[in-house]
Amino acid sequence: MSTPSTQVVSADAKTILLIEDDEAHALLIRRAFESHPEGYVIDVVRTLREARDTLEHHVPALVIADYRLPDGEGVELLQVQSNTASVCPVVIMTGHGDEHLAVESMRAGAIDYIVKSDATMGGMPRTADRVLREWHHIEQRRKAEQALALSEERYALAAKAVNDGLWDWNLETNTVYYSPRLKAMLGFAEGDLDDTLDAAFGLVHEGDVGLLRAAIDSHLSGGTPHLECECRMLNNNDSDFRWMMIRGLAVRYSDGVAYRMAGSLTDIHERKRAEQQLHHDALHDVLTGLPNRALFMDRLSRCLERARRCDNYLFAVLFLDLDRFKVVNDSLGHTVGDELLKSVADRLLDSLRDGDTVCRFGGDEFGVVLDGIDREDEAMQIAKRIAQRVEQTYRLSGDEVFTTASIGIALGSNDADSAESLIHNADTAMFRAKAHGRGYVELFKGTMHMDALQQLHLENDLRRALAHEELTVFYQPIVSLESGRIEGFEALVRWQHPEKGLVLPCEFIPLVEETGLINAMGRYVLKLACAQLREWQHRLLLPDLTISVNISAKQFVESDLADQIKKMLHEYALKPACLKLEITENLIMENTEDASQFVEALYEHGIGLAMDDFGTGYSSLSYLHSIPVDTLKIDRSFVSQMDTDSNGFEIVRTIIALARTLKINVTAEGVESIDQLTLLRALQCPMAQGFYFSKPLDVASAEALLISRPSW
Ligand SMILES: Nc1nc2c(ncn2[C@@H]2O[C@@H]3COP(=O)(O)O[C@H]4[C@@H](O)[C@H](n5cnc6c(=O)[nH]c(N)nc65)O[C@@H]4COP(=O)(O)O[C@H]3[C@H]2O)c(=O)[nH]1
Repeated sequence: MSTPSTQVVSADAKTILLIEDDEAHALLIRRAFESHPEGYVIDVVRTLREARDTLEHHVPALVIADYRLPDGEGVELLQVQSNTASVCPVVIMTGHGDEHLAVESMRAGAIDYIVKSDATMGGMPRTADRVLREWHHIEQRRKAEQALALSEERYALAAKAVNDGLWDWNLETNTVYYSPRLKAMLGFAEGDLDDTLDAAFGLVHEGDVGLLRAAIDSHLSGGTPHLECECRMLNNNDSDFRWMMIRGLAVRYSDGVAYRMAGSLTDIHERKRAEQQLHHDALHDVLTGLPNRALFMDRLSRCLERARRCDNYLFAVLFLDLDRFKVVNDSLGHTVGDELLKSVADRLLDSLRDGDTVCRFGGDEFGVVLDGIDREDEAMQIAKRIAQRVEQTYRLSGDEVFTTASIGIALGSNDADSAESLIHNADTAMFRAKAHGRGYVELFKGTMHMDALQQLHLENDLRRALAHEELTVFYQPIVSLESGRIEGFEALVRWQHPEKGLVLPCEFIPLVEETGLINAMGRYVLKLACAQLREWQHRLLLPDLTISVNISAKQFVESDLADQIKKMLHEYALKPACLKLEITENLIMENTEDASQFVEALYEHGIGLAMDDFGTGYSSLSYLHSIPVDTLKIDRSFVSQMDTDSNGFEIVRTIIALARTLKINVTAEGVESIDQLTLLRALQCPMAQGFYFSKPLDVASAEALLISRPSW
């Protein structure tokens, strides 16, 4: 028989060629096939020669050959002319005692053998079925391997061109071929890497092992059309992990079971790094390297999801804004400003736990998510710790820089609605903290939004009030306890609201300060008060009548405040000693530098300075030596208690004694009863003010009171 590739041979799937010279045996086998459902035609020949002739023209489904034939041995069919077993399965039959021949036949390429007996010959159809199934299997595999060899050849060429490494895993022996290029890519010399799967898995980053195994399993089980997995693999040369792309394709039996998988290894490290950088840049702030708003929102959303799942899970959002950052930026330059932001970022990271997230929203605003806190006040404690850490001195480009942070806190639990609303709440609380001054921490409360809306209306109203001169001044007499006569007045602002009527300062002064309207309002009140004093001094012939005007801390921001006051005195031709400016002790303590410059300027000009609400603030008496205060105003809270509480009395007594020693004037505020007045007189308090004498009055009533020349 010549090779199938050179001879035209017709394949006959319904014919079985039986080579048997023993007629009885041939008959037995033929009969056995008669009832076979496939309806095989049994073509019987007696000699090797006949068999060869037949095979020249037909390829049967199966050849069954007796070992001993008249002109040779059945096994010769397998040995000559590049053998029959390559085109169809051959089963050899031997006699008893010839089993060794059967083994030889199998070695030569027979697919199976039987030792002749009635039973084995009668059971030949079953043997044929099994053998044909097996042959089909082998055929399939041969075809797949041929196709694979072809595509592998192509692939090897392509892989060489793109510099990939190749691998080929025999699932049956569980050995892997790694190409020299693949080994070189992983930093191994030719003989260095074992031919096992574990050898490669041992190089995969532990974080990616699970992923790779899952990808392989999924492809082997037919879940994915091919294997494709990106993972980090250790490079033997430099002990660094590099990103690799592993691709592969399984070769399967017809029943889908894979027996081999082969593929490539591509170095994708640079591409992956570039991708990671892009991804990082999209989610991080370039200056500080902290997560940006987008990433922050993502982390926050995860906390929200968790809160919805677990009842007891609590988290918090902090909104942090640096106070006076603009001053640093404007005075020391943007480079120092940037350094400050970076240092603040570092300190924030330092102050938090691993699971927490810090981000920069932009400018001098930062956000923090405190993941999983135990109690509400824990958020407050952490925020205060952060505020303290931020407050510590920074050494930047040779300068000592100071800053503080105002922090708003919004608590998140299972009833929090969205990430945006939590940030908004924390922002609202931060604004409230800022209104208190620098370095405050405030916890968000539901009423704050309402307050914010009301404040917005109020602010608009106030701007209109200033433009339409709805603000006015009331006057409350200040009485000399020695003479019992009015010495002067304190000017107290009022808002004559078109709908609400008379509005008291406590309702609008904080907002006026917050919005910066305080400067315009302060000038306006001062002008009205000076004009009124001038008029009363002249018309009522009271040249020594005084006026006290309140100055807010926020007015110090205007550096020319002292000059404005001097100009005003000049304009109304008033003696400087007739004007007293009332400031609070807190104001002095918080703005020491600005305050002392301002106070010095006033002092030089002979303008009096009264310390308002004395005893309620820092009560640090040391500044009384350094700041030229000429009047202490004892706070109403002490005066109101002095006739009922011995402590109150003691405090008032001590302040009066202290002032006397320091040669400073004293005014007792909030005198409401004759008893209080009597006690104050007994303590030789020089001046007093309060409802007992008169409430603050409009211009006409104050003038009427003056004209009546009351005496107490
Ligand atoms: N219960 C009681 N209260 C008494 C008594 N005697 C006086 N008062 C009230 O005590 C406040 C005294 O003014 P203050 O301590 O400077 O406290 C002032 C001052 O800090 C601020 N303020 C008022 N006018 C101005 C202003 O023109 N500019 C600035 N910056 N602040 C002002 O608003 C605060 C409150 O002012 P008012 O509501 O006018 O309240 C006034 C006055 O009406 C008394 O016997 N009993």
